[in-house]
Amino acid sequence: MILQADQLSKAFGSTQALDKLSLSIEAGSFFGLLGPNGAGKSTFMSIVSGFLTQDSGSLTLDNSKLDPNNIEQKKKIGLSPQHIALYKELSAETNLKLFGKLYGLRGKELHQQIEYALEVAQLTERRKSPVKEFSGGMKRRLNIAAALMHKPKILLCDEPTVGVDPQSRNAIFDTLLELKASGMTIVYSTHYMEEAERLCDQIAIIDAGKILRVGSLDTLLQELPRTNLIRARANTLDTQQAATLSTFGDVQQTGSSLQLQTAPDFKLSSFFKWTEEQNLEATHFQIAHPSLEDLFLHLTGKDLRE
Ligand SMILES: Nc1ncnc2c1ncn2[C@@H]1O[C@H](COP(=O)(O)OP(=O)(O)OP(=O)(O)O)[C@@H](O)[C@H]1O
Repeated sequence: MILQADQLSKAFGSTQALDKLSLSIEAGSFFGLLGPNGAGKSTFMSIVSGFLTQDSGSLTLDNSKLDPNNIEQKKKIGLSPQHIALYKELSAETNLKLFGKLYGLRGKELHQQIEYALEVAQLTERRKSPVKEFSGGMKRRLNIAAALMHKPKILLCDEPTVGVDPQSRNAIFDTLLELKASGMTIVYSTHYMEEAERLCDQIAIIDAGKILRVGSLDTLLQELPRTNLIRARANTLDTQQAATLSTFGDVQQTGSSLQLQTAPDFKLSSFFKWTEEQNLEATHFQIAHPSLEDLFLHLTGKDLRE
């Protein structure tokens, strides 16, 4: 394990931001922290990177206790914070130079890392432009690249796609996946389940400062009851057909749409045999598989995006 948190707690006044949070992150993994706003994701990342101190609990980095004053340990961690931390009046290149110098890079190494970071951010052509002229996506890419200047082993990425257009979002995903392929450990916080599903090897579901579950997508989803959700247009079914549909599970009608939560003994083959016999077009039926959103609802009784 490259990073372990043991019973980490942090309160801000009466708000318990982290509540005895424990987790283990494997070296080289793409680890997702999935939770709603206020779950404690940023607080966790700020403590790991030494910007905040926990009230209790400990962190272990590469088998040594993490000490915020230990410079060698600090160099292993890069944080791309949720709020863009760049100097708007300065160019991309100068921003990177400043970040590099903060981490003690000088001379040839500093210049090599600037070239590398500009390439990662896909901003080599715009190196001389001030950050204030950049789009949201360009700023976000530079915010990530700045965190890479000192060649960290772990990159903490705090909600890097908020306020980013779809094209830049895909560019960020590609960059992070390339970094992971090169051996870097990525810790990625998000409240978008699609991002966690698409990117992460391991996902920790976090709410109110506690880790509710950790596992791969498949393992997590196994916890949900094995039912299918089938949606149909109500106006394509007559009364008799709607009644037969209810033999396959629980039917709920809202306006012109029907939702069928299938029974435990439900067989997809019998269902489609019936739809064929009835001349019902399969395109009018939509099968939804359980998602992390459903799991979050199952665990907390609330929506991930509330
Ligand atoms: N500096 C602070 N002062 C007071 N309360 C804080 C501070 N930082 C965080 N909190 C509170 O701690 C809780 C956890 O916040 P945190 O920012 O870690 O959550 P998050 O999961 O990152 O969500 P978000 O995406 O909204 O930042 C929230 O209730 C938040 O209001």
